[in-house]
Amino acid sequence: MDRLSHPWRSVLYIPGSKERALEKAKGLPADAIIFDLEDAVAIEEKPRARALLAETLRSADYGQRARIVRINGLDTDWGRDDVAAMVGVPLEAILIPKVNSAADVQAVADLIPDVDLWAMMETPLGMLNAAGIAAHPRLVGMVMGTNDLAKDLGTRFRADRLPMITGLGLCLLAARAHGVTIVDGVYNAFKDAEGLRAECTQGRDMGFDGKTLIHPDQLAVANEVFAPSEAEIDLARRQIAAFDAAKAEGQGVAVVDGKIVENLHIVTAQATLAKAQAIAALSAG
Ligand SMILES: CC(C)(COP(=O)(O)OP(=O)(O)OC[C@H]1O[C@@H](n2cnc3c(N)ncnc32)[C@H](O)[C@@H]1OP(=O)(O)O)[C@@H](O)C(=O)NCCC(=O)NCCSC(=O)C[C@H](O)C(=O)O
Ligand SMILES: [Mg+2]
Repeated sequence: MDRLSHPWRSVLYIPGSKERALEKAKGLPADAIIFDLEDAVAIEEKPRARALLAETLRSADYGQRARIVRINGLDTDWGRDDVAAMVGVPLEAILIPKVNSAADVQAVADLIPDVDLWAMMETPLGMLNAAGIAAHPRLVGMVMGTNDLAKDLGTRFRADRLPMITGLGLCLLAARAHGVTIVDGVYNAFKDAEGLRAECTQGRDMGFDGKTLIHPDQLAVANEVFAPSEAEIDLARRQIAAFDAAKAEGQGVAVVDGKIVENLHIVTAQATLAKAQAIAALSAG
């Protein structure tokens, strides 16, 4: 499945050093996995995690789950070796942490050809340069890093994420302007399903494609919230049918449930049905 039709509802981080989690993930209902070599791996574990991950990705079957590897930054002792270890390894993308500008994307692009690149959006400079980062020709995905962003901004964690909204919005605008996939940041309280649901709903309403997760228990909520609901699928079908009927009568506008339906609403309705189909195909596969 290509990136544009692939669902990105649930994107699960797995520390690259944890064999048990790497094994468990082969059977988890995640749309994508971020195999982490950065913050989830202790300094003394970095070389072992890198070798373990390269070997695991060469030999293991993760089915249709997209495989993304988060490397350490090139300004660290491990970043270049991480990239070198991933050359020729079967994966969908490399995720670059703490991207401040398009030059940070280019620096990794120079080291590894033919691999899609994703950017962690988690610094104040990254927010301000989001449009330039999204426009980089090798960049196809963005991941919000709301923990690092909160740290750098000095914000408090609030349920409504008000201090984050400007950054989230800037990155969403940049991603949509350049056809880049974008997933929301993690919800740290991994035992709080209600809080996770509220934050997923906020992210979905804003327009994110999905949410990054840290624990398997978070998968079901993200998969549900970021999928079209039965009501949305039913409405999409009725909008398309009503618009086709209106067109056949020479009209450019239909009315469904007391609301107008124009060509642009049909684009959204078709996207809703396409996403539902892609999710069904992923679940079946
Ligand atoms: C948070 C955890 C440390 C909790 O781990 P643990 O105590 O082992 O949880 P459980 O005992 O409940 O685990 C039950 C089973 O599930 C497996 N497991 C746990 N987590 C994962 C996972 N992420 N992927 C796959 N499998 C997982 C356990 O192995 C148990 O399996 P089994 O024994 O076979 O039943 C832990 O969940 C964890 O380490 N999570 C990932 C943390 C992480 O990756 N952090 C970095 C990314 S977040 C970030 O950096 C954001 C960004 O950069 C920012 O700035 O915001
Ligand atoms: Mg981070």
